[in-house]
Amino acid sequence: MASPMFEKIALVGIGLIGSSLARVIRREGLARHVAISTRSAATLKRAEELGLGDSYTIDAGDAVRDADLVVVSVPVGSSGAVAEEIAPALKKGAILTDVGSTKASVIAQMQPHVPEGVHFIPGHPLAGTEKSGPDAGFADLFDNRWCIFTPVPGTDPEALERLSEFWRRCGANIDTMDPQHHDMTLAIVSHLPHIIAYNIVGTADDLESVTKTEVIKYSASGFRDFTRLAASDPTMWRDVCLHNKDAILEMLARFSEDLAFLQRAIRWGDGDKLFDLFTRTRAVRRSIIEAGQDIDAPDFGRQAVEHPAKS
Ligand SMILES: NC(=O)C1=CN([C@@H]2O[C@H](COP(=O)(O)OP(=O)(O)OC[C@H]3O[C@@H](n4cnc5c(N)ncnc54)[C@H](O)[C@@H]3O)[C@@H](O)[C@H]2O)C=CC1
Ligand SMILES: O=C(O)C(=O)Cc1ccc(O)cc1
Repeated sequence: MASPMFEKIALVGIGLIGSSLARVIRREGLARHVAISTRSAATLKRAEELGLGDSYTIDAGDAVRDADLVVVSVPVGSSGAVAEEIAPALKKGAILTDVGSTKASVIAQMQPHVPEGVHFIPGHPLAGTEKSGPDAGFADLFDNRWCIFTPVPGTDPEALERLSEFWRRCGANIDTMDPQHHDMTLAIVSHLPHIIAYNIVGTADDLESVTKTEVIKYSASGFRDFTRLAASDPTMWRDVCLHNKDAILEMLARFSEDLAFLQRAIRWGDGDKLFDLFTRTRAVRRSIIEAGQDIDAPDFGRQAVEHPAKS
């Protein structure tokens, strides 16, 4: 085995993201010791049964003691409490990072607890699925996906490069941006799609004229795609909504305006408007595929999806 990048990595939270990291760290030999901690005893036991790490503890402080890299992978609403809990045990010189889907709020929650001499570098791998828990993770989740860092002022460039190299070895490509820009961008490309999915599936579930049996029996693939997103973890997505409130409300306002435009075109039989919009949006999909950000990605539930380049 090539020499590991870190002597000890501590993973706090061992769900989809934490356990995917554990698996890729093991596969790539990135640490001599992986310490795992999570809040629930049942999840910790499962992580141990799966052999995800080298040591297991409910006490997050114990896990992070002596660790050179600490990755916090918990719902964003819990990041402040976790930072407070682990702060006294963090080693000087350690890198502390997270994987949360929102960044400004995570920084506001965690940074006040970060001790002098610890390198806090907020991060977000843009890779995931609708599944959660330690069984759901897999080692190639991050392959060819983006990991975005939103560094705080005064970040040590060497620590940033070390963390970047870690994520590259996990398979990811690196980008850096400021937290507000991250939150606005993710609001439209990730948070709104989930909210829209939760909403449409909720609407279908509330219908009286169409029975639940019909919704299940006749669900076309369009609706089925929404149900995949709408099956995502309720705790995680509640926290994302509460912790990226402003950006999500801004994007929802724009979305509602555009929906009203669409509604009006349908009401008045304005086929040209509909055709123009649908032509424009089709081009967006083509650009995504041409940019190589395509649908063979793990995010898409590993289902076979039509792929122009292969058909
Ligand atoms: N699921 C996804 O597709 C993606 C999720 N993320 C972010 O990654 C983070 C983790 O998400 P998942 O791994 O999907 O969630 P998950 O639900 O699969 O796992 C969460 C883990 O955190 C633990 N946990 C919860 N509260 C805790 C606390 N107070 N102290 C210690 N452990 C605690 C749980 O026991 C569990 O091990 C979230 O912040 C989410 O926004 C980022 C990219 C993709
Ligand atoms: O399952 C999907 O389609 C996703 O979009 C996964 C995902 C969820 C949250 C993130 O912050 C990043 C990726």
